[in-house]
Amino acid sequence: MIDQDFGFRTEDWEAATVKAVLFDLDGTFADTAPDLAAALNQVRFTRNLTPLPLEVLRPQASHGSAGLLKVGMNVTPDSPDFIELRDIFLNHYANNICVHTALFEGMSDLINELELRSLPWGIVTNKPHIYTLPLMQALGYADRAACLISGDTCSNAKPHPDPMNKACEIINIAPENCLYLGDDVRDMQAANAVNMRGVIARYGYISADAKLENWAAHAMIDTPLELLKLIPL
Ligand SMILES: O=C(O)COP(=O)(O)O
Repeated sequence: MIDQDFGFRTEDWEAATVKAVLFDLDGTFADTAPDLAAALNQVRFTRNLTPLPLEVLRPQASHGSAGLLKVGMNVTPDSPDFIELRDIFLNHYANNICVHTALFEGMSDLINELELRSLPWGIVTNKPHIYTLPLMQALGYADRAACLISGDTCSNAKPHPDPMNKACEIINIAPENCLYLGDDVRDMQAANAVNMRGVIARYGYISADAKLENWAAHAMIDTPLELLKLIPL
């Protein structure tokens, strides 16, 4: 049976125990798009191009510097000036990592509730650790997270299962007892690869043409607090 509101399989759910929650960072835990867009627009500024609106850049914000440079500068890692443009982007981002970035509305209440229930939570992101750590510190959540797994913590990043396994190893909880909230298909692929239940954050950086029904997710939610409906007391 599929739950009409959330699309999860009720019989799976009834048999499951959630002991921890893991989050993707960009577009799931925090709304990083404004600062990522500012970094991209700084690149455009250096090339005498007008800024692009946030709405154009937002759907790419889960795809890191390469995704933003593709849509904002029409370059790929093979382009001759890619490295130079990426360095301008990353330099600006590193120096302005938490100017406009904030947790999505309801996320701090969700984290408070998880902690109240003694459920450990952590981050599994593809963001390199030199950005993940200062961002989580600036947001005030670095010390509260049970794990911070970045794109370069393991030799492989999502959708490879390594980061998910690493998170489970650190928090000492089996993947099948974790929920993973993310806003990209690779998040669901990584979760599924370790038998963890992936939940789509529909409020995240999802393109209008994304076929979420093909992402093989356990559930979809429209606000962070809806996740609590998947974690009965
Ligand atoms: O910076 C990236 O590559 C994306 O990061 P995410 O995995 O938190 O969406």
